Order: sequence, then C-alpha cells, then structure tokens
Amino acid sequence: MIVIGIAGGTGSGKTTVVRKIMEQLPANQVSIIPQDSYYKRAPEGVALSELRKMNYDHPDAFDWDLLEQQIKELKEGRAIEQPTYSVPICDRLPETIHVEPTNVIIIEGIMALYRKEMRDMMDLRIYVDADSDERLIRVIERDVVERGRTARVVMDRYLKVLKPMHREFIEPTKEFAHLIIPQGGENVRAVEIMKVYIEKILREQAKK
Ligand SMILES: Nc1ncnc2c1ncn2[C@@H]1O[C@H](COP(=O)(O)OP(=O)(O)O)[C@@H](O)[C@H]1O
Ligand SMILES: Nc1ccn([C@@H]2O[C@H](COP(=O)(O)O)[C@@H](O)[C@H]2O)c(=O)n1
Repeated sequence: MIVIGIAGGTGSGKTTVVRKIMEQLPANQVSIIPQDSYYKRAPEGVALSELRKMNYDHPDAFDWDLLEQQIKELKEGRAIEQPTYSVPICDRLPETIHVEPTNVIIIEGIMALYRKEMRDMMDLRIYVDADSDERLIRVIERDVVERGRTARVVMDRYLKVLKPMHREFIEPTKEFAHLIIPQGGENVRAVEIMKVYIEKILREQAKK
C-alpha cells in the first residue's frame, strides 16, 4: 500500500491532479480521502449566514482525530465509513461513504501536509502550486457558480481570511513536499511521473 498526500492552496488544482492520476490507474486500486470531508460539524443553533462567516482555512476547522484514525484504519487493511460534508450548508451530512482499503490511498486537501502525524503516514508528499491571483480567479468562478456566493463576498473573504491563512498555515507546508507541481491539473508531465512512480512502488510491493 502507498499513501500519497496532496496539499496546496484553494483553487491550486489539487482535485484536478487527483482526478488525472485516477484516470491513469485501475479504479479499484485507488481510494481518495478528501480533507474537505473532515471539516468539523457545525455548532448547533448557529444560523447559516453566521456559519458562512466562520474560518474554514484554519487547522482548528478540521476533525483531525477522525481523519488520522481513518487513515490508520485503511493502512491496517480495514474499511472505513468516510464522513461527507456539504460546503453550501457548512455542515456534515448524515450519509457516509464506505471506503475499502486499496493499494493506493490519496489524501487531498489544503492542509494535507500540516500535521506531522499525517506526514509520517505518507510515502509521497506533493504540493500543488499556483499563483495566488490565478487561484483567486478560480475561487471566484467556483464559489459564484457552484456555491451561490457573490463575487464581492468571495473577494472580501479572500483578503480577510483565505490569504492570511494561506500564508500562515498552507504555504509553509511546501517545505515538507517531495515534489512541487506547478500549473496543477494541466501539468501532464507531473501526472505522468507520479503514475510511473506509483506503479513502480506497487510492483515492488507485489513482489514481497
Ligand atoms: N493549471 C490550470 N490551469 C487552468 N485551470 C486550472 C488549472 N488547474 C486547475 N484548474 C481549474 O481551476 C479550478 C480549481 O481547480 P481544483 O482542482 O478544483 O482546485 P483545488 O482542488 O486545489 O481547490 C477548476 O475549475 C479547474 O478546472
Ligand atoms: N463550509 C466551507 C468549508 C470550506 N470552504 C472553503 O473550501 C476551501 C478548501 O477546499 P478546496 O477544495 O478549494 O481546497 C477552503 O479555502 C475553505 O475556505 C468554504 O468556503 N466553506
């Protein structure tokens, strides 16, 4: 089994990289752990308008215990019930996703490389890089189209929360990466290199 961590700022292209890697490998060999699924539950009785103002780019926003526990379970060969999270309602959903242990586990999220406990469980650590102005443009497009926010709200939130949190908690994790991928999802060569690396490890493990 190989555990890969893929970090990077919001809008950098992490999800796209994961999708492209999955397209290159047999589906039943890869399981994905999206860090977004491990946001904490919303505090009870708080209105949606207030929930939307909360800081989701701080380490305290995540349920690290559950995330790390479930990675350990998969590594030890046990299936998990992965939580699901809805960004529009800023809360965990009642449904879970049954995830079987596979040969390749990919943990993807803004703070995938933040905690040493998680980094130590990874065989390969990747940071997807993109200019902050390009990330901002992509986040505006996504949040307006998919999350029903106005461009003004997205820009204010970017300046007040996302940008300082990125500088403090996300960008510094680049130093823990074995590989830094510029131009995220469009970097065909990087995805190809990762595919070759993953296949090599899987072949070596199969021989043991
Ligand atoms: N290198 C790139 N050039 C142009 N657009 C990109 C690139 N990488 C990703 N995108 C687009 O940017 C948006 C955000 O990408 P996504 O992979 O969802 O980022 P993340 O998961 O890091 O938030 C998507 O619409 C995606 O198609
Ligand atoms: N309720 C929430 C939870 C998270 N976000 C934003 O999502 C971003 C992380 O996801 P990516 O797929 O873009 O890496 C993060 O920047 C959060 O601000 C949100 O808006 N609302």
